[in-house]
Amino acid sequence: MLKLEDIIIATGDFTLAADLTVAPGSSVAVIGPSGAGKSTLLEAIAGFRDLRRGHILWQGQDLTDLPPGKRPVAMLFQDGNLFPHLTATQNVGLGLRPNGRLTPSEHEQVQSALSRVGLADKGARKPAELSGGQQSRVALARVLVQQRACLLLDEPFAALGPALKAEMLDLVAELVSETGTTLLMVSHEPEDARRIAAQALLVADGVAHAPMATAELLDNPPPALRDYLG
Ligand SMILES: Nc1ncnc2c1ncn2[C@@H]1O[C@H](COP(=O)(O)OP(=O)(O)OP(=O)(O)O)[C@@H](O)[C@H]1O
Repeated sequence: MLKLEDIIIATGDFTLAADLTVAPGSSVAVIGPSGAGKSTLLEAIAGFRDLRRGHILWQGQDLTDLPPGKRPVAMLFQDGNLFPHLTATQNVGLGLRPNGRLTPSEHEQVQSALSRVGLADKGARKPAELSGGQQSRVALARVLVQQRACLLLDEPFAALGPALKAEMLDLVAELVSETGTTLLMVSHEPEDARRIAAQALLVADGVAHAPMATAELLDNPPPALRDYLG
């Protein structure tokens, strides 16, 4: 279970409070108005933002003071962050070793992650030699190879067309259900939330609320969400 225990995240004059739990193995869409703090919430869970108050726990272990690399959490950012001068294989390898020097068994793990995202034969290509969808797959393979219990997606597929985005979301759903990974995914499109996440949590007015059934939240949105959904 991921537990945000009475936390307050503060950056500049922006603060976000949360007191909620996410069940292990569940998929939760993070929705809410622009600037409400969805990315901030994910960044705090991943360890890129300090808390002013409270604790973040995973299966009872307090993560609050652990650096990002020591948390059971992998995060995929909006732009994927691939290195242009490295091949797909090397980019994925960085998920395992920041210095890129892999053992033979780590090489196998990288190859298997590339296969799992459908890029078994594209490992030698650099990002510029791959399509947008294929680049997203490389970025996904890089977080997969880390085998973390919790995966955070901050709209990584926003730049893809609707069909490709749907394909990537289905792939993510398949992978997290295969591995029992807990997923939190920022989503600007209600349809994406419905597609991949049975639960959704609303971030609005300085609060990240407890997850609830996605359909229930979207079908009867509270005022802050109603204004945003239009
Ligand atoms: N480094 C920073 N310093 C000060 N304020 C910041 C910083 N980064 C973000 N903010 C503010 O924090 C608030 C939350 O930003 P955040 O990016 O988490 O929102 P969001 O819900 O993910 O938005 P969007 O849907 O537009 O991506 C915003 O009001 C933003 O202006």
